[in-house]
Amino acid sequence: MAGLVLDGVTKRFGQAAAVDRVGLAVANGEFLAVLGPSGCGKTTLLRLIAGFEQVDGGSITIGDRLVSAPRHHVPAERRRVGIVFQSYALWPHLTVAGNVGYPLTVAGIRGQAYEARVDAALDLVGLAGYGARRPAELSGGQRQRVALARCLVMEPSLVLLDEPLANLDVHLRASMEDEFAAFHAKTGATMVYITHDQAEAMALADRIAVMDGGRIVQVAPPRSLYAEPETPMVAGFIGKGAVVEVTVLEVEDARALVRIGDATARLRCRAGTTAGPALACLRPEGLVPGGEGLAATVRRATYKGGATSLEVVPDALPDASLPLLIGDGPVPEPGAPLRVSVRDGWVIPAAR
Ligand SMILES: Nc1ncnc2c1ncn2[C@@H]1O[C@H](COP(=O)(O)OP(=O)(O)OP(=O)(O)O)[C@@H](O)[C@H]1O
Repeated sequence: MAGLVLDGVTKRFGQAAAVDRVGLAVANGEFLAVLGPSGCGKTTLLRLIAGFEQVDGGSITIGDRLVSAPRHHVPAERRRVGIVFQSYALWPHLTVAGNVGYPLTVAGIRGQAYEARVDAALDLVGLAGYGARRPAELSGGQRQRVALARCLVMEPSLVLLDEPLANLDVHLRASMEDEFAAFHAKTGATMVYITHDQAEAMALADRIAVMDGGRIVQVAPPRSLYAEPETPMVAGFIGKGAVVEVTVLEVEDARALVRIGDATARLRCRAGTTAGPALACLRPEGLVPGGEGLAATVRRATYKGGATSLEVVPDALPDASLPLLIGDGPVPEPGAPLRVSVRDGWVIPAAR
């Protein structure tokens, strides 16, 4: 059974479509991250799934239940969807247990069933024994776990997370990432996780949907998104790949022989790639200094601890900037000439 299906979902604010014909199928129990730059429509998409906004076109199905379509709108409180926001939205005057149990109270659940479900939810997020505290007596990470427990206490089949770690410091974020992963494994709930932080999306998600301008441009597991971006936007956004103009000379066995500036290289490509102008995605792992490679000039060298990151500009492609990583040893100065061998790269399919 599908956990969540979106079909042609569109939401307009005035003339502009904040979400534009989005189609997406999230499997039951899957952890999907929605990743994209500011203003691309992530929050609007989440609000449509939650039921806080009505669709202008298309449909949303949760489990086997149609919840959104034009002239058909199941209200948010009847969707059995759990939501965790970046501002934890806890009641300061209630205890931790009172916050977690709040949705149960609203639903009229009391007595032993209430106690048991609150205890189980607190246990699940590692806060057993914290029930009597107030939110002000907790750390940021603990507060976020209370928000998580409060969402889980209703046993939602779908959990929506809107940048839940955005307010935490870097170290806490890393440990909360582990907790989210463990939490997902324990509950088996379908999760849709909105973020603009690609490292977070990569660490957590089974698949990542990249959004741009209200549309979903690619949905894929983190590794294939990184290795085989479908569009120049995805290539540049994920892992900051360099996007450069190339000419495909010939294709054999999903390998394209391409001309890049004054050099040639064999790059990975999709079956069906044909000869002619194209764009390619190059990453530091596929570029090495030296050899018979591309003539280039060093623009910048930045020490990264253990390695130096170089930005080099191919002489034949003055608008391009290639990222290189070099280990110990002499570091070329900005302005120095450097040959760059292209060992790996990807011909971007949609660029043709
Ligand atoms: N209530 C609204 N009225 C008018 N325009 C809106 C409304 N909500 C969102 N928008 C517009 O819709 C577009 C998408 O906004 P949205 O908040 O979904 O983006 P986002 O990807 O979540 O951005 P961020 O990462 O900055 O939160 C933006 O251009 C925004 O200005």
